[in-house]
Amino acid sequence: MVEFDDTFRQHLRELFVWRRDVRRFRADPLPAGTIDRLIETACLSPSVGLSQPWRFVVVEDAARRRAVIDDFRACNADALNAYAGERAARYATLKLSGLEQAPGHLAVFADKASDIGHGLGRATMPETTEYSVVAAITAMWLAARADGIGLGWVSILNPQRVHTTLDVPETWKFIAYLCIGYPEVECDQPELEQAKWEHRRGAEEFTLRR
Ligand SMILES: Cc1cc2c(cc1C)N(C[C@H](O)[C@H](O)[C@H](O)COP(=O)(O)O)c1[nH]c(=O)[nH]c(=O)c1N2
Repeated sequence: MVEFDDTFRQHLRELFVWRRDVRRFRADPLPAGTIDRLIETACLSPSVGLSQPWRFVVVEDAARRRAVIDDFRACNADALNAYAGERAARYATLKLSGLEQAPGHLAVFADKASDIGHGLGRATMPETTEYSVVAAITAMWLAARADGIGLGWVSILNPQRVHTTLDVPETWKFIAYLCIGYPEVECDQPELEQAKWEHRRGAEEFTLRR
């Protein structure tokens, strides 16, 4: 039996408050085994039917990393073109990935064809496979922060191109591309809030009672 005391709970709350999506990384490399340890922690996450549908690809090859960076550049240019006026000007100032600086690149997929878990919980809601993978990423995000490591989620990518670049099985669905490294700064406020793109709203705004 493990007991968690008030001090732990307070620290855990601080972990939630200080977890950030990080796009600005220091150049220092990650100690050997860091990404593998984060993956191990992620694998403790809940998953539909205990299916553990997460699949991780540690992207080390320079040419593949370059291809992902080029894809981000192209997708980000398209995204900018979809805005107009003041919103476009503001979007253009945002830094939306740390792909160039991050020492660690990790792609995360959901295996839609795995029969681990024997389909339990997925018949009515097949999308729970993807939900399980996102739950694992969240755990990894928090575990990284507890070690002083920053994680940045990049979704401004073309999933099909990522798939081809990383040469993974057809049945794997692309979920996330993560940049991992030591953050340049620590902050308790989202970077998009600092940049006045959007602000964090309180729980009451998202909660209905019936
Ligand atoms: C599914 C998904 C996808 C993305 C993100 C997050 C999630 C959950 N976020 C990070 C996002 O902008 C960030 O979480 C919010 O701005 C809140 O900031 P904190 O995470 O609290 O620092 C993100 N950030 C970014 O700079 N480029 C991106 O492509 C994405 N994509």
